Amino acid sequence: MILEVKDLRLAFGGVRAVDCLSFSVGVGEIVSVIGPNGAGKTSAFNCVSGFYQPTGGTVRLAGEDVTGRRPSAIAARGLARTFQNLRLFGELSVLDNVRAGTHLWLKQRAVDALLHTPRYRRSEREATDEAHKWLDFVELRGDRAGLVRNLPYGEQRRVEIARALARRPKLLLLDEPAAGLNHGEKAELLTLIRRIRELGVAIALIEHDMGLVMEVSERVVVLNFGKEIADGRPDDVRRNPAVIEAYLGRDTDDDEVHAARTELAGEGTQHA
Ligand SMILES: Nc1ncnc2c1ncn2[C@@H]1O[C@H](COP(=O)(O)OP(=O)(O)OP(=O)(O)O)[C@@H](O)[C@H]1O
Repeated sequence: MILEVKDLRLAFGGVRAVDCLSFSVGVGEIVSVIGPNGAGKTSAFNCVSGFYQPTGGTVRLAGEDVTGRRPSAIAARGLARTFQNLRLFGELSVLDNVRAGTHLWLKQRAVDALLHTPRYRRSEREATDEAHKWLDFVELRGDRAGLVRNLPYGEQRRVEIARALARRPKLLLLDEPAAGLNHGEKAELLTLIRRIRELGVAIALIEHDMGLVMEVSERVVVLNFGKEIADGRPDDVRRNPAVIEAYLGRDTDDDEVHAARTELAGEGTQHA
């Protein structure tokens, strides 16, 4: 297992955002974490990646207990993530955003940087080559020298994935990577996620687009009110009455949840 989450708990005052959650992600596996709005998905990811201190439970990454460690320490042990709302450096170029990902493993000494030694220039070239490699990998179409904030939204999402890959992770957490993408871009994302897995990188995915989730995942973990209500193969999960009820039982205006309901309820009753 690359990720083992056991009895994870996170409370905000009286709200149990994550309530005794246990799940795992195997080496090279694609696991989706789904659930209605407010189910605790992002809170769980934030605990796993060190952005929140869990109230209880353990997180093990590649066999090592990383519970409550700082995000940088967890990243150094092989975890990279993207965010629901993009967190790129808007005032930096596309290329520099991805180069930033390489600094996790690139060994640079301050004295070399200060004196611009040949060793420093070599490592800078290495960072640039690596950044281009990952921008090629995600098939970025836009201008790499221009400011990242000038790229269309879908392209910015690719840059964020390229930056995460430049960290050379063992596990990649993707938080709603399809949000805001059009139909064609979603299809490309699906292919990209599979190609990332082919590199041997395990993927944990939070996603509301049920079509994408069911297509790409080997396993789906379902949360509702912070608790796990299902963990299984996509076909089993979509037919699970507790899962359908979790989506149907909510009153919401959210279009994505309506779409998820249609997908789950329609397919679920068809196969039941
Ligand atoms: N910083 C916070 N302070 C207080 N409560 C929070 C905070 N973050 C999340 N919560 C609460 O914790 C619960 C879980 O929220 P979370 O954002 O993890 O859910 P989610 O499943 O990721 O939802 P969505 O699909 O809408 O992104 C919700 O009740 C939410 O209101």
